[in-house]
Amino acid sequence: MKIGVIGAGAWGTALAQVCAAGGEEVLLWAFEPEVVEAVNAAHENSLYLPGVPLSAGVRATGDMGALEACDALLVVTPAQHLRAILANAPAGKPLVLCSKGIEAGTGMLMSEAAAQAQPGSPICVLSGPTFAHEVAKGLPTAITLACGDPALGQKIAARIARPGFRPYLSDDVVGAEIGGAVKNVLAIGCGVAEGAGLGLNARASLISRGFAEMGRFGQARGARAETLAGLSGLGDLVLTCSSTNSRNFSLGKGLGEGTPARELLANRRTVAEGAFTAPVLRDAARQAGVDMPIVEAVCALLEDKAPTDRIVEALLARPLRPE
Ligand SMILES: NC(=O)C1=CN([C@@H]2O[C@H](COP(=O)(O)OP(=O)(O)OC[C@H]3O[C@@H](n4cnc5c(N)ncnc54)[C@H](O)[C@@H]3O)[C@@H](O)[C@H]2O)C=CC1
Ligand SMILES: O=C(CO)COP(=O)(O)O
Repeated sequence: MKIGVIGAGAWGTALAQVCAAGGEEVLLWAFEPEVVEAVNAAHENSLYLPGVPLSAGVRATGDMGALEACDALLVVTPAQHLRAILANAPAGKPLVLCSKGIEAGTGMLMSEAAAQAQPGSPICVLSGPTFAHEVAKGLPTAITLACGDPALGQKIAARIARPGFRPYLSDDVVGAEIGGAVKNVLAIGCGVAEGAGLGLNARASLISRGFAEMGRFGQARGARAETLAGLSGLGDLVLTCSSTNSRNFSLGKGLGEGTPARELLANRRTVAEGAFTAPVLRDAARQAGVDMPIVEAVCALLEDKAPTDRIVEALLARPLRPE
């Protein structure tokens, strides 16, 4: 099975490296011509994954048409660009969606946007606790591969698995997506707690009460509770909420230290998906009648509605309730 990867940021490049680890050829589509040049000439993505020598089998292209030669496509664009980029991809290929987010304007999950952009393509979702740099170095990683078609899921799992990269199969596509999208917003909240010096008790409370919010939203959208408790939900939540290696956590840390969101978000090259997903998630939750106070608080911080201490006070002053 020849793999193509759409999107050559840190994660797309790391996944291309995984898929080429057995000496196979992998075609990596990049948005920026300088990334195509760097990968092909120097075997390094110096823009997005510097310091990782890439296998000779990883070849970059800026030509979507070249992906016609592939049997399956990993889609690793920023969530808000997925629809537009996929619309130009070859039709009818199995798509493995690796982006984490909810689409602005439509409130759609990536699988829903992809199904509209490429109506004839079977869809899987690959999501879990996976910092790109660690995966690219071959450090042990487990991940959820969700697919409605078990035979296709097994074929793709067999193709991408490595001794240090272990996919677990699921048929809950929506559940796998919701975990990855919601945890990014909660990670911003945990970063705020770090930046504002609120302590580790606060972080643990945000993780577990945030997980309850993820569960309520997931239930409203048809996710299974055990998927949310697995790698793509709780696993990724714990990872992203506990390290400045996370772009979302770092963004929150900056907010907690008092830097306004617009300053933190201006001119950044890498993507902090939670900043885009937060308002979309808040609106979708309100529409579905799902209570998500931590997500609301993160939105208020991103929108510079009030100083951090006032927003934290308001979160703590909510009426007492059963757990
Ligand atoms: N980096 C990581 O460790 C992981 C990232 N992800 C997800 O993968 C997705 C991609 O993230 P990364 O690879 O980390 O990206 P990145 O932050 O390393 O790079 C930014 C990406 O945005 C693309 N881009 C910039 N402007 C664009 C435009 N106007 N149109 C289309 N594309 C544009 C760049 O080409 C590049 O691929 C995100 O949804 C992220 O949540 C998932 C798991 C791990
Ligand atoms: O999704 C990730 C790890 O699983 C990466 O997290 P960040 O996008 O916050 O860096």
